[in-house]
Amino acid sequence: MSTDAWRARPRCDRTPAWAWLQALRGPFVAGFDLRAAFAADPARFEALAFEAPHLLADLSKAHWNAEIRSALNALAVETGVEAWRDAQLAGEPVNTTEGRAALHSALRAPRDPALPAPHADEVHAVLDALLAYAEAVRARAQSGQIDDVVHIGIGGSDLGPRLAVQALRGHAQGGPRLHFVSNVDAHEITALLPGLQARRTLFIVASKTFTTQETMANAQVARAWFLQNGGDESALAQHFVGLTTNLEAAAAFGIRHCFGFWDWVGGRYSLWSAIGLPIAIAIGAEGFRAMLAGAHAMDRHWAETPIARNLPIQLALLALWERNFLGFASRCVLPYHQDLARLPAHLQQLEMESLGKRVDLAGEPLPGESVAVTWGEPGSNSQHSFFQALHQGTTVVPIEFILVRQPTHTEPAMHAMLLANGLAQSRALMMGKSEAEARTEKASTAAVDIDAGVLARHRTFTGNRPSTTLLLERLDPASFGALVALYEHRVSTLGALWGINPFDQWGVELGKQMCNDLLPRLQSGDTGGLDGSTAGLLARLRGA
Ligand SMILES: O=P(O)(O)OC[C@H]1O[C@](O)(CO)[C@@H](O)[C@@H]1O
Repeated sequence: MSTDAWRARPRCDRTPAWAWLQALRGPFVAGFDLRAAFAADPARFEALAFEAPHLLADLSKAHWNAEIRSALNALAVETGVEAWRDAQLAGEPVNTTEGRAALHSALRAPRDPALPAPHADEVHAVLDALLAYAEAVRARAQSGQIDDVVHIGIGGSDLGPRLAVQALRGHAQGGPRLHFVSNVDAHEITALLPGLQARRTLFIVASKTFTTQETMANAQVARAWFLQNGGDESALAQHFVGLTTNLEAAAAFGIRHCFGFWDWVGGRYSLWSAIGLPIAIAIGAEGFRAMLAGAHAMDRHWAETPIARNLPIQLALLALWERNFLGFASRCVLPYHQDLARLPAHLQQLEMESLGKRVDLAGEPLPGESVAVTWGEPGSNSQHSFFQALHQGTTVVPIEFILVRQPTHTEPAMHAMLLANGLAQSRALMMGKSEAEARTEKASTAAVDIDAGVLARHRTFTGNRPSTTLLLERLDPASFGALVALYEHRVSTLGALWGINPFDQWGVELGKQMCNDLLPRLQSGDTGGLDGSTAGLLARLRGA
């Protein structure tokens, strides 16, 4: 394909492969059963286990087979996902509605004069300065000058760093305490500040645009608190640092020390940029570089692996099949690692802000559903909350288990329990329990006067519920980087398949505009032109 081929790709529903999938769907849905699929094919696991940098993905417990995969792989070819991917990685303006590239991969490319990545000089100049600064902050913490770092940001300027700092806490030593403030609800920042000492605290103000209401409001509160609690204007420069593409606005706020990045870094893809400063403060420069290297390894896997073994592409194809042909409306991500507790929150923005669209690149309505709702919680906690519905509810939810073979703690017996729980759940979802089996079991509610057949039906599991499992050797900076990059490329590939732009977010604008209209009305009480509900609630909120 020519270099412009990414623009002229057919939409998924206008390809022969789509028609092929439509023809396959009916018989597949009527006849497919995971238990039978494994019984019929002893090599199913080997065929559907994918090796990628730092992890293995078991896609064998998903609802698909060799024929469906052939059609899906054809779909990837016919929709030109490789041309899209190559254009993205080369810095073409794939974010068409904003006229921008989406070059987060350039942030993690190593310095290689033989193979220079786009923007390599500016990327590495900022990276070197950022990591030197992070090490200086760590040194100030170790010499007792700084106790706390408060990162103020929201959305992509919060979720990625917050996730990473927690995920990599087993690799953090000797740094200051890190706190995150995001919500415009001041309960968050006002609960934090009284426990800090102004002259021993560093505030990071992270905002790509440096105009975001929540971040600006929190930064103003932090600044006022700093000045009222022993800090003075001259000390501000030492205690406030900005991470932004809008250096002028940061300067106008009074921040003199900034690390910049570029408009081709989308907010939800920005943890690899200067926005990752708290990660570098937590795990040090070496750890941060290892995280970038892990992500880069996944970039190369995405760029170089043929479609049939390319993990981000396979995950995207499976997601499309599950959404558009099997009708699964949500997917549940379950990290069996407490340190990945924030992963579902990060993925909610990454997946739903990127793919929650209803028109394609040409502005035409999509032919079917786009993104599934992403949700989740760490295992094993989640087993004791919503797993009842996953096993016996009427809605089938594909689940993604994330297991980590080696822990960073020293309680091997508990880690074995954790892994056994994760493994047991994916197996139980698939195997289920028949009514006949349930009848043979002794019910724990034996004392209750209930017909044995009725009780057996309550204790029956249909099984055949799909899941995928990502298996990491250990959770360290490199594997974490690879894992997050995998999800980023899954999202981009889905955008390519559906023909939508995964790098803009126009859907967040309307609410912001209406907030700007309603904020002064809360003061004035003016309800002119408002709908009845909003007017009534506004009056109540004013205490009227
Ligand atoms: O970094 P900024 O400019 O403050 O934006 C924060 C977040 O707001 C959004 O624009 C949407 O609300 C996100 O895409 C972004 O990550």
